[in-house]
Amino acid sequence: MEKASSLLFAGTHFDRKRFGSDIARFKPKEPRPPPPPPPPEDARKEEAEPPGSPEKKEKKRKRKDKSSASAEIVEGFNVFGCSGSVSSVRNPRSGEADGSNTHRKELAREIERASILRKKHGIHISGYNVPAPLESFEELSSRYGCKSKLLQNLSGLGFKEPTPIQRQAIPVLLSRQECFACAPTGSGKTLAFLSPILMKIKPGTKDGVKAVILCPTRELAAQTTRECKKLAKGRKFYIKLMTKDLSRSGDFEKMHCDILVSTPLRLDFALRKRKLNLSRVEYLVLDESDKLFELGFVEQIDSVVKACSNPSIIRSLFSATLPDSVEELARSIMHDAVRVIVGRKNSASELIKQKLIFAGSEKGKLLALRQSFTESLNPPVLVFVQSKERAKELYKELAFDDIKADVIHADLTQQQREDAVDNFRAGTTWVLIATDVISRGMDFKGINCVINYDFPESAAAYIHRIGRSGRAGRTGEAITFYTEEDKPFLRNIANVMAASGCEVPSWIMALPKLKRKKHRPTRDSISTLPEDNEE
Ligand SMILES: Nc1ncnc2c1ncn2[C@@H]1O[C@H](COP(=O)(O)OP(=O)(O)OP(=O)(O)O)[C@@H](O)[C@H]1O
Repeated sequence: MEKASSLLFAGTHFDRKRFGSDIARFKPKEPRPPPPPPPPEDARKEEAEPPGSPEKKEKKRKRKDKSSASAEIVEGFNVFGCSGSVSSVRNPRSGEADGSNTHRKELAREIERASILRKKHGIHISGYNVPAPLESFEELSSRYGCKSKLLQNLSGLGFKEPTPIQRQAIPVLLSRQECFACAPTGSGKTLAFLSPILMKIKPGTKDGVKAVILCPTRELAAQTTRECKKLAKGRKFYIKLMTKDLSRSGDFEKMHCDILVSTPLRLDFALRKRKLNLSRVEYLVLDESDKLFELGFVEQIDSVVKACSNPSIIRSLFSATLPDSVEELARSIMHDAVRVIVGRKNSASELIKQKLIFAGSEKGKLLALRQSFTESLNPPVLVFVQSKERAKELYKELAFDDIKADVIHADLTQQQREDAVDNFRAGTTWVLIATDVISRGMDFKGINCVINYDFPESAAAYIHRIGRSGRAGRTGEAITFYTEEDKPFLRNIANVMAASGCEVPSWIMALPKLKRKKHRPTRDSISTLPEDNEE
């Protein structure tokens, strides 16, 4: 991770002369200057919300009110490297002459309202000047002057009220603050980063890309582009997906593009070979950020971060899993970012009923899968295996059965991958066998069950895989097979299960903690043929 950190850090280069004043803002140990005079609802400082009793918080708040009587000093802490003393941070309005009691009382009431709303929706924040969460989508218009088209589109999509991550992350990004957001799978993070972009950037100005969204897979990039187009319906945004053809032969100087959605590999390629100019980008989103910060991606991410050289760019990181190492790394590229966590960090959606099944051996797993399909096949079902070879093997086995199964993995052509996803979405395919290529971000409506045929390689992989079900308020089921070989790694998964309220046998919780987090064993091939026939 150290290598990654230095690379990413090295990726931010500015024209020092031209942007001297901006560079001064980015110097370590100095807080970012307060945002421009905020509208009333933005003009408050929020305190971090560690778990604690309401009484304690009430006392703390009262103490705070008392101590802030003259200067409206507000507590808070900044997870991203701002070393300014909390007590020296003042509300922008503190210098105002009135200092009236009414004004202070109103401010205190606003803070309390925001706090209650956050508590109700399990929102935890840290950072300075964190705006109040949204009570409704209508506030996008009353507080932020949102165009009616977006509201119409939200309503057309059937979205009646914001999800918790949308309530908090949208106002943060609209206040031009960087944001690090972690919320459960299927909780609407996509809309949380798309709406501020659609509200803040001007459509169709023809002077370059204004927003870049990076996703770890092509499927997710395509899905995000589709979602973005749905939300932008009726407005003249140029929204582009970076396809292979576009990255290889696009004429970016002539192309109109406001919002660009891409995988890191394709965007990096276009930057190097096609002279794509990203210097006017105002919003950079790293979706599934922990995946993007893994070493395989880091050089490409670095190149994108470097190319997005606009000093007032707003970067945001979104994911359902947020390892400490990624938080640390993020600190090196973000400025006074607000951290928004919904629920418990790194936990699975509570809407998913999770089960562990001991299958003994590889053959046992195939029998168990067939048995579960015979007893009750409730499509659509997503089955995860650990490699493309195993995906092909399992597909061959199930092809003999009377099940409408299909397979998706990295060896297929782009068209085959798209067809597999489309057929599954349309219900033509009942069972989709997949590698982790679709474990992140993919939003298939109403998946009833996720089966981890092969034990996931980490707790994060588990959370994302099972998160393909139990989305947008619906319930789902997740079954994880394990063999003798997987037993030592059970506890990692069991911890996630227990944290989301599932029952876990006590012997699993008593297993020793393992230092090694990744588990990807060599497994016997998937076949029901008797062993002596296998040659
Ligand atoms: N406010 C809302 N009300 C109802 N449904 C919503 C709302 N916002 C988003 N959704 C729906 O919720 C589903 C999940 O949203 P999304 O794909 O953004 O989840 P996510 O948090 O990004 O999940 P993941 O971590 O798996 O990427 C989508 O089908 C989306 O249309």
